[in-house]
Amino acid sequence: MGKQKIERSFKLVEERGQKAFVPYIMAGDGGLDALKERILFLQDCGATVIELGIPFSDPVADGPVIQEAGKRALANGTTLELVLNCLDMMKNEVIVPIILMTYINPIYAYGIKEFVEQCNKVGVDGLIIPDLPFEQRNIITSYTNDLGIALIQLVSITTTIERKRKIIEEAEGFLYAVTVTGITGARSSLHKNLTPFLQELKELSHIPVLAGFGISNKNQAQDVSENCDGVIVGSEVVRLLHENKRADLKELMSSLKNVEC
Ligand SMILES: O=P(O)(O)OC[C@@H](O)[C@@H](O)c1c[nH]c2ccccc12
Repeated sequence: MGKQKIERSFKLVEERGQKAFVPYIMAGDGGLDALKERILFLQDCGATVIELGIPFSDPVADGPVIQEAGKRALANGTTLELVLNCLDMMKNEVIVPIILMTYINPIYAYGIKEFVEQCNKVGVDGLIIPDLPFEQRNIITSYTNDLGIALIQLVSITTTIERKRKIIEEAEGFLYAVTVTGITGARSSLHKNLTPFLQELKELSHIPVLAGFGISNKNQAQDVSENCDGVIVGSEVVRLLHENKRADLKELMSSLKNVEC
C-alpha cells in the first residue's frame, strides 16, 4: 500500500530495463461507469502508476483538453465522494498504484482528515495537489505520513536550486519534473533547457524522476525519458480515450518498453 507500492512498481520497471509510463485520466470523463474499465485497460497496457484527476471548476494548471474533460465529468455529476466510492468498489482488481490529482479546494470541502482516511481505505497510494504550496504541505502530511500515502512533489524548470534541494529532501514516491512553463497540454517542441534540468534532478534525487507536461507522442516520450526515469502523459491520453482510439493509446504506452537505460 501507499509509498511502498509506488516504489515497488518503479523498481520492477527498472529491473526490466524499461522506463516508467504514467498516464493521467480524468475521473468521470465518459461517465463514472467507465472508470473501472479505463483503469483496468491502462493497467493491462502496462501503466507504472495511474494519475487520476478529480474534476474541479477552477483548474488553474490545466490546459484546454483536460479542462474540457473536467467539464464533461462535472456535467455528468462526478464528485470527489463518488470517485472515492468507485475506487472502493474496484480495489480488489486494481493492482497498479493509483495517485489522485486534485486541487486543494475539493479536499477542504470534503474535510482533510476524512479525505485522507477515505483515500487510505479505498486504496489510493499517493496524492498530487498542484496548488498546495510546499510550505503548507503539513496540512496534508500530518495525516498522510502515518498512513504511508505519498505526497508527490512538483519541481519546475524555473525552480531555484535551493528550493529544488529542499523539495527533493522531502519528496516521496517519485519527483514530478514539470517540463514547461505554463499549463498542461501538447507542445510541438519542449523547453530548450530540458536536458540539463532533468540531469540535475537525477543527480539530486533519491527517488525516480518523471517528466510531465507537453509530452504527446512516442518520440517525445523516448527523448525525454533518456534523461530521467519515465514520463507522465495527460492531455494526449485523455484525448485518445475520449475519441475511443484504444489502439493508438496502447501503441503510445508501449513506446517506453524498448528504451535502453
Ligand atoms: O497534459 P500533459 O501536458 O500531458 O501533462 C500531464 C498532466 O496532464 C497531468 O499530470 C496533470 C493534469 N492536471 C495537472 C495539474 C497539475 C499538475 C499535473 C497535472
